[in-house]
Amino acid sequence: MLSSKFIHAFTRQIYHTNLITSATFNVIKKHNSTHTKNDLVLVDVNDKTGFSIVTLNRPPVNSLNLELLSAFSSVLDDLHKNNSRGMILTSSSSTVFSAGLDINELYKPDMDRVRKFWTSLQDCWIKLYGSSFPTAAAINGHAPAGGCLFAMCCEYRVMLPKYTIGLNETQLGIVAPTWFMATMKNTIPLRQAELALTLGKMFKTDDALKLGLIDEIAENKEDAIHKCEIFLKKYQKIPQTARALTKQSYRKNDIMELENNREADLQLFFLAISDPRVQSSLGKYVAFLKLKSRMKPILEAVKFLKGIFKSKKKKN
Ligand SMILES: CCCCC/C=C\CCC/C=C/CC(=O)SCCNC(=O)CCNC(=O)[C@H](O)C(C)(C)COP(=O)(O)OP(=O)(O)OC[C@H]1O[C@@H](n2cnc3c(N)ncnc32)[C@H](O)[C@@H]1OP(=O)(O)O
Repeated sequence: MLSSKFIHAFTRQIYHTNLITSATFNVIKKHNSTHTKNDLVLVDVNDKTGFSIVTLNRPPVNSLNLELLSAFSSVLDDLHKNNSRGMILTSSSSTVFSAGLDINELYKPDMDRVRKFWTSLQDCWIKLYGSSFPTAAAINGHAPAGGCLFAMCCEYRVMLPKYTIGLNETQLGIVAPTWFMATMKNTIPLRQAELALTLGKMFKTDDALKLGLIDEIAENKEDAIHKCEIFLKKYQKIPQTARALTKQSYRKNDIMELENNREADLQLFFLAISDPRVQSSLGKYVAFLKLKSRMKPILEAVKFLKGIFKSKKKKN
């Protein structure tokens, strides 16, 4: 049963957005696209559909640091205030949707900054998962961990072939927070979620579709955005308040759980990242990522040479 407090709060929130004058919305419409500080998040509003394409833009891999999360959080506020008709979340990278949390925020952290960082991540999750406007993700690249989380917060996911998606935290020797788990439980069947979480499994696009972790596969980014638009358009015939309240009621327990325990969640996070074993795992992971990145030209050269040998063998 929904508590009357909850209904009242959300109804007020939704009525509030509906009653907002079109003045602020026009500002966005007029300019058609808005960029946040440092252009870490780009927003383009389609004049015809009213849908906003929100692009994560922190090269090379859209790892979520404090600045990117703060920018995303204020974009979500703007969309809410402007009574957005729908949001499509995507990435400016051609191969990565988001690499998840920036490991540098977690490894040997500055405690003041990491408090802001985690609080900002909580803000983004609450605002995205509980948004009154409909959301879809055009996953145009890999989406590990926090990248998968943001995609799962959306109501619909379209992904490009041959990439990977999943909550891989256990592979890094860390535990996904309960609200990460709750988001996965809301997306795929319970038993599959338990297996995926404990194994820290990353799914290839085809397998993600079979599992229901994504809803469709697209040929390219434009196609993915088009498919997201088709999904969002389905809501145009549904009364806005009924749709928003239904979504928020569905997700209410997960959201309230974090809303009511934000400080405890922060303390748990502090405890986890202060654990020397967690720091050691993170240190090794940072070193592995750096090594992998440096080895790339060598691996590509080996691949290239292998290709030449293969074609020579075929000719002979
Ligand atoms: C119950 C108690 C509560 C517990 C709380 C405890 C802990 C809290 C945290 C829990 C939650 C964590 C969620 C996360 O999101 S953790 C992050 C997990 N992310 C990953 O594992 C992804 C790692 N990255 C990759 O797999 C690949 O980079 C890729 C995304 C597949 C892209 O591959 P590719 O295109 O080949 O790019 P490179 O690998 O060469 O990377 C380029 C560049 O970017 C750096 N980098 C990559 N990922 C990250 C990252 N997540 N953070 C920071 N930096 C990253 C990489 O090091 C390269 O940099 P250099 O070129 O400078 O070496």
